[in-house]
Amino acid sequence: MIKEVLIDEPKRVARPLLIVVAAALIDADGRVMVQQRPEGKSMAGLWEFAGGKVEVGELPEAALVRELREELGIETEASCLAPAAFASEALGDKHLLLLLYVLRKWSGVPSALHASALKWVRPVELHALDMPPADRPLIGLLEALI
Ligand SMILES: Nc1nc2c([nH]c(=O)n2[C@H]2C[C@H](O)[C@@H](COP(=O)(O)OP(=O)(O)OP(=O)(O)O)O2)c(=O)[nH]1
Repeated sequence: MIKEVLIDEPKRVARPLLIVVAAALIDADGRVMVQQRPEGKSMAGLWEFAGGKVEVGELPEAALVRELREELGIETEASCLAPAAFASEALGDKHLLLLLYVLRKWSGVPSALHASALKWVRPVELHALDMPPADRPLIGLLEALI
């Protein structure tokens, strides 16, 4: 029985892993920032947490600091990124591992440099937004943390 499980195991990881890091920015009122994916991208129009793919050789937290600078124009440090939750979900021909961090401290004012819009919402309001499938299970986890 144990042998069969071990033999079957590689089949379950046939899709390449796509590691994506994202941040739930939280303001002083406990609201969360989400951004809208622009036209021309996959899942255009859906609301997501700012972030993106981890590049080869990059640490996840360094990737997220970089993505937040590129996408929102804000500065933060790896030590301010608190690991919060993750999602594991098929995405096209890949398997998405989405690592969500909570961020409460940054400098600068977030702007939609890549997204079509940004908004700040109460955690409970996330349930009513159109978000990528991987994000849905993260909402309840985030609500419990904020
Ligand atoms: N940043 C971010 N990406 C997410 C979230 N949920 C989710 O499924 N994703 C997916 C969308 C993308 O396929 C991938 C992030 O890739 P990316 O932000 O670096 O690049 P992209 O939008 O140009 O990706 P793509 O069009 O090539 O799919 O993770 C989320 O909350 N935030």
